[in-house]
Amino acid sequence: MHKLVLTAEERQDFDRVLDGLTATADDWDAMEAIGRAAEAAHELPLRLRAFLARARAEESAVTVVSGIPLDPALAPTPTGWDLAAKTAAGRREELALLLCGSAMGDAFGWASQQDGRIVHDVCPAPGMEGSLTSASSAKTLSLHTEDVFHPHRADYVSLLCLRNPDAVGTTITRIDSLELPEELRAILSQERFRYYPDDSHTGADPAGTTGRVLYGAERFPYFRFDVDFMSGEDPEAADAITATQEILGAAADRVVLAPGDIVFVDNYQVVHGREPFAARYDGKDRWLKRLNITRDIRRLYADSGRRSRIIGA
Ligand SMILES: O=C(O)CCC(=O)C(=O)O
Ligand SMILES: [Fe+2]
Repeated sequence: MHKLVLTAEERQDFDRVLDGLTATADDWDAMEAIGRAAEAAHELPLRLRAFLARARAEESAVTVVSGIPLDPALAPTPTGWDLAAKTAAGRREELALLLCGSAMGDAFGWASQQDGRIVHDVCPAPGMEGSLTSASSAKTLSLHTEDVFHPHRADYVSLLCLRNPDAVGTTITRIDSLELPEELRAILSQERFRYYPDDSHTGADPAGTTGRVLYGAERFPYFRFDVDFMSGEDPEAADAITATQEILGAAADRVVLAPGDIVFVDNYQVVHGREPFAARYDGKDRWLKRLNITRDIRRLYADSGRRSRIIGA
């Protein structure tokens, strides 16, 4: 894991860049904010910019920046992303994530997820405790590739922590930490798997897509996996999923995000999940902002035939 902790002076500088951005943001327009954030990112502390540039160039699997300044008057944790959207809760923090995210790539969203928003809220919602979405709490979120079903899934899932009072862990397993038996590796490298949209997507094609688990360079493999939203196309492939899930679980590490931490999870090299926790709905619950980042938005424009950052809009 690559980690940078901002100094007090760097935090102040970061805050000033944020002040400049928020001062001009009366009417929120996420697309316009992406552009302004990308421009303002050049005013961020040099050490931070260099750190993110290196993380991107070296394809760092897990990258953490600590000490992002949060608004001392941060709103209470909303009881669902829809409420956060309505009340603009944590807007300043969304800009902080867009600022850092622009150094790693291009922000995008999904028409089928959180109403096409660019920056998502990850907070527990009443009635969703046992769901297989980020709004859950009581249930373990199993290790997964974000949006595993889609060819344009993110290169990085980035999370900015606003609150995490019970030190709930985000679980991660890196592909390069695994010792996969050769036979299993061979099966995972074949197009014998089907991937489905997860429950956070409403209205996406339920038929899903087929593909391999392991792909890319043999010596620097990428992978995609989500035990809850994939199936084997034949019994041997199904067994391979079960075996892989066991290996992934046994190798899992945890990152406990503290307020002001951003983690960039490389969605090609790392699966992530979350430990269960008790939601209290008292305004102090765990709360993250989430941003999907692709390394080149034009791959999406070229394939969709539309110049839109929102997939499926
Ligand atoms: O809450 C977390 O730590 C991760 C949740 C998650 O999987 C996500 O937001 O994509
Ligand atoms: Fe996720």
